[in-house]
This record gives sequence, structure tokens and C-alpha cells, in this order.
Amino acid sequence: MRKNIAAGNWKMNLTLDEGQKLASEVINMAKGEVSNDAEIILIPPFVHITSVEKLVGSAANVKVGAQNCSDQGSGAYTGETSVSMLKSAGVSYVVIGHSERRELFGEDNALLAAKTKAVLDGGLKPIYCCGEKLESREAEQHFAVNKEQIEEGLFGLSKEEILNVVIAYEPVWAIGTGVTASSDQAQEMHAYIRGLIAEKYDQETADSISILYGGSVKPGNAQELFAQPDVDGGLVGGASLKSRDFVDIIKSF
Ligand SMILES: O=C[C@H](O)COP(=O)(O)O
Repeated sequence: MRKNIAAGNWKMNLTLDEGQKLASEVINMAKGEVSNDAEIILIPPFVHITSVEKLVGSAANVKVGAQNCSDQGSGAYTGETSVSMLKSAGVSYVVIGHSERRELFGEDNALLAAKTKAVLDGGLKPIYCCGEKLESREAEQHFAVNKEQIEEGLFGLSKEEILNVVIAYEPVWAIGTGVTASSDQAQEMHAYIRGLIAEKYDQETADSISILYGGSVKPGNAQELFAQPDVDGGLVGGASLKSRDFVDIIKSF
């Protein structure tokens, strides 16, 4: 059955000292306070991964993620980071296709499909992001936009492969804006995405995949969002930079 997941995407924030302090606080607070079986994923910038991984150590329910990777295996790709490098540094998950990568760095569905495949081939798990912009929602194109991102990014995968994918629905209009999708809006889109997977693969496969919501998740709204039947957790940005807030979100399952 699918897992509940609270993933903290630090984006391009925090110095190494600040990142180590945050990771230690989250790990210690989670150890003492979290009684549910949610998987916690810390997703620092690349340069902090090794240090954070050392702090995580053997904490069974805490994993380390990366915010991006190359679709290439190795070679003359200055500035890029391969999946095998991430794996050797102790990374378990890789965020693929965050809207900031799509929008600011021009990553399209074809490249994201290649990155997703590279992550799976390397033995790690992709957290594949989808989500519509405000104008698409206002034009009632939000289902079509998410369908295209899911189909083009993921549907080249086999059933065995897609079972190792986590999906994150992040409406762009809710990211970093303080505006959260209502729990009904989140549930509606998550159920729709799960339905697409059931149609392409089968219901059992669809029911096994964790679908996270992202976009201004906070301690005050996490419980209602996570209570929705198709919302299996959150990909948290801003609130994951504060240990107290992030741990309170983890406790909301
Ligand atoms: O990856 C996380 C999402 O972009 C959400 O960010 P946010 O919680 O700051 O809105």
C-alpha cells in the first residue's frame, strides 16, 4: 500500500551551517514526537547532501532527496549532477520537473521523461511534479495540463517502473504565494491523476502510488489536506525551512 510522505524541499536556501542545524533539529524532534509511520524526506541543495545524509544516519524513517539531476550518465556536462553520484552520496529520491525547473530552466516533458527514466535506472525514486498555472485553471484547462504532464513525463514507463514513482501535484499559483489549494481542489486533482494511472496501468498500480500535494502547505492546513483520501502527504517548500513547522506538518497524518 502507498506511503504517507512529508518531503521538505529547501530549494536554494540555507548555508551549510544553517542546513545542518535544520536537519539536526528535524531529525531529533521527529524522533521524540512523531508516532506515525510517515516517511520524512529532507531535500537540501546538492552541496549540503553529504552532510545532511551523515546527520540522518540510520534514522529509519528519514531519507535524503535531491532537487534535480542530469538525464546523462557521466561526461562533459559542466555543472550537472548524475544519478549515480547522488546514489553514492546516499540519496534515495530525486525531485523531477518542479515548476521552477519547468518555468525558469525550460525543462520540458521530454527531458523530464528522460530524467525520470535515468533516476529509476539508477535505482532511485523520482518525485515527479506536475501542476497548472493560474491562467490554465481560470481557463478550466487544469485537468488537460496535468494530464499532458503526466502522460508525456511518465507513461513511457513500465508498470514495475511507475510503482517506484512518487507524484507531486503542485498548482503553480499556490507555490510560495501563501494561497493553498482547498482540500477539495487538491482531492479532485489527486483523484483525477490516480484515475489516469488506473486507466493506463491498472487500479492496483494506481492505488500503490503516493501522490503528494505541494503549494503553501503549513501546520495550519496540513491536517485537512492530508485527510483527503487521495492526498498521501506534502512536498513542502517554505515551511520546511522551519524545524517546528515542518515537524508539526509531519505530525499531521
Ligand atoms: O517544492 C515545494 C513547493 O514548491 C511548495 O513550496 P511552498 O510550500 O513554499 O509553497
